[in-house]
Amino acid sequence: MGIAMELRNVYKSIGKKEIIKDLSFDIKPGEVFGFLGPNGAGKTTTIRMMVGLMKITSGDILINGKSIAKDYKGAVKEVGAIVENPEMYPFMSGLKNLKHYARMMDGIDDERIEEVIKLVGLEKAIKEKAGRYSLGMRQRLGIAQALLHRPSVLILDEPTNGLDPAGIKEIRQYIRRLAEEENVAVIVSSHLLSEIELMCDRIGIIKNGELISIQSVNGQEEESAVTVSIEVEDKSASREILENDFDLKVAEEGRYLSIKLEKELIPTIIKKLAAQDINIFEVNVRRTSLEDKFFEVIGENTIA
Ligand SMILES: Nc1ncnc2c1ncn2[C@@H]1O[C@H](COP(=O)(O)OP(=O)(O)OP(=O)(O)O)[C@@H](O)[C@H]1O
Repeated sequence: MGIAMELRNVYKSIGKKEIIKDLSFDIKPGEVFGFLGPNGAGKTTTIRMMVGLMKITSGDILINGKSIAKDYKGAVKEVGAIVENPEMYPFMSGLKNLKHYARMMDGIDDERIEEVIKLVGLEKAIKEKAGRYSLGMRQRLGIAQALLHRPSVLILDEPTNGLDPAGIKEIRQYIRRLAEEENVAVIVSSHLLSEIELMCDRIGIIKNGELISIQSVNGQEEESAVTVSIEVEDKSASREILENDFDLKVAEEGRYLSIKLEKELIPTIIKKLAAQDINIFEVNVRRTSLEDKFFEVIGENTIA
């Protein structure tokens, strides 16, 4: 199936400040990948390096196998992006805007223009002046423009910014559709989990320039971390075993001991407690949801 984009140990320093630290991950064709982090986490800086607008301090980014460091032109051709607000002439129709843009590139025929218009659902409005478009329609026209040259990777920096809930829903549907139909890898950045979780297959969480975690959105989590609450007769003896023998962090929540651990470890700790003659009354397992994970790594107060 291949890899659409690969980040290999990417670092970025500006002056003495290290803004991006050792970022490595892959994105597959047809996948929608969310890049999530609070303001100032380093999303825009990373995206600017992905599209070739900013030099990588060390490491490399490969786009459809082409290295930004070694084959800058080849690699950048594989990317379509809306990094700032899409450039649009308001006095020209959506269609004229696309045609104008297509003329500046090689090999884009009218058929392709029709195709991208359909992909973003602008058939009805395409002959209207772009200046009369809603923000959501402008975003979609921008996406159509970014897709014209059939990139392997489409990068959208905060595509839901400023959109109302209806606009967000619409963009979400089109992004999912075009990832599937064009088999393009889509990267969407956001500082709000709620705005992107429904459109992404996986989400990478970034904080202070570091990738903290990558999570699958639908079910299969990359990490099998769960939270287990156990009610035992002797809390302090149990706690000692869990902390000393298994090196686990244990929190007390009322009658329960709450432990975050890999799922595979559950039978082992239960057996161990039972072998030490500790009476166990209740065991509850809770998956660490994406939201829990996000709050845990980012901190609730910093995401707005
Ligand atoms: N030219 C620069 N010189 C010095 N520091 C910079 C420069 N550009 C960005 N930074 C710093 O790098 C960090 C990451 O910024 P960046 O814009 O990539 O974050 P972000 O996650 O995209 O946030 P936002 O959503 O607010 O754009 C911030 O702390 C910012 O202050």
